[in-house]
Amino acid sequence: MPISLERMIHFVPPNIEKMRAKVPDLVNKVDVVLGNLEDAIPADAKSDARNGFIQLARENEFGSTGLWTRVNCLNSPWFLDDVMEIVQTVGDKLDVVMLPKVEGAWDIHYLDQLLAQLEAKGGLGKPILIHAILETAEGVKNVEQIAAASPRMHGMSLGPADLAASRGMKTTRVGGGHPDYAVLSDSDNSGVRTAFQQDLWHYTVGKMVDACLSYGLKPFYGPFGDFSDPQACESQFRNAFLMGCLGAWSLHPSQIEIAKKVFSPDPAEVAFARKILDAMPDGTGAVMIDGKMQDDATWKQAKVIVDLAQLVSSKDKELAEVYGF
Ligand SMILES: CC(C)(COP(=O)(O)OP(=O)(O)OC[C@H]1O[C@@H](n2cnc3c(N)ncnc32)[C@H](O)[C@@H]1OP(=O)(O)O)[C@@H](O)C(=O)NCCC(=O)NCCSC(=O)C[C@H](O)C(=O)O
Ligand SMILES: [Mg+2]
Repeated sequence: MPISLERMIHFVPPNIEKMRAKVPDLVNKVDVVLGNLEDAIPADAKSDARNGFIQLARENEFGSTGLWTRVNCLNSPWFLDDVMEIVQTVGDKLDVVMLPKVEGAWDIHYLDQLLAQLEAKGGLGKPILIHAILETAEGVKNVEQIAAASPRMHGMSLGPADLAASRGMKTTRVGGGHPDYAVLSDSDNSGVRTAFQQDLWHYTVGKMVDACLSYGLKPFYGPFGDFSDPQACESQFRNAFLMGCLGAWSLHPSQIEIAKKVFSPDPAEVAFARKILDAMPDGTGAVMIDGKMQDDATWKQAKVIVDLAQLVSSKDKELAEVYGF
């Protein structure tokens, strides 16, 4: 698995010329550029989107920025042409195929074999990876088998909008919380009761993170559709980050900085984590730092944070200075 920084997977609708023209600038701002061919692309613009993606892949150099595409789902009339045409034309530049509405290991097996055939036919030396979207009830039920389905598995993203529909949830949102999903405090003497809003996605994100980490894959939160509420977007992204996710989708330029802020570790946390590593050079024993006990397990947590800060620093020179690397 290549070690790459993927704090935000930035969605571009490649059928729109004006959006394609933004790619050279995006390459320097985001960690992953994704050409979206699936939902949000009108049915009569599917081949324009596919051709637009091939064009933007050909016309740009991506350097350390990832180039992904989200193809149409397996049971659509567009999937086969999406994969065949893209791999045969720009397969050498493509890092990851994001596959929507994955229901079980069989979906991954099919794409895995198709990619293998096309890679062999085209003489491609670098394997194209697969990223599954977890967005159906059946997919969530089968998440472990999906994670284990192929050595090409890069990771998974939560698709809260399709998952809500698949589960029959009574919402009309793309990710985020709902004011009615709350726990009511007990009544006190004055009769005042407070509703504490809960995270609708906690269970699924936890299940996805465990499945991914068990098989060496990367977990991601997906989209947050309310562009007018950057605070709620940041909060949803942060919950996912704290639970183990490495990034989220950005659908609008305003979400790029939010993802960058959230998925780059906090400088104060990095400084504290470095103190732990310095205090326990071989990672064993127990020491006290600022009144808090540290041992082998906190050393490992600290290592996760410092390793991530180092990875961020390799791309982001400003943050490298802040972290002191
Ligand atoms: C939703 C949008 C169509 C909104 O675009 P627009 O109306 O142009 O918004 P703004 O006027 O606010 O845009 C300001 C400028 O920014 C540019 N812009 C907008 N979006 C992007 C983008 N994604 N990348 C690059 N540049 C962008 C505009 O062109 C404006 O530029 P300028 O005129 O020069 O000032 C649009 O944001 C969009 O299409 N976003 C992607 C939507 C998408 O991909 N949706 C699908 C993913 S979510 C999903 O599928 C659900 C999931 O699967 C699940 O089940 O949960
Ligand atoms: Mg979806």
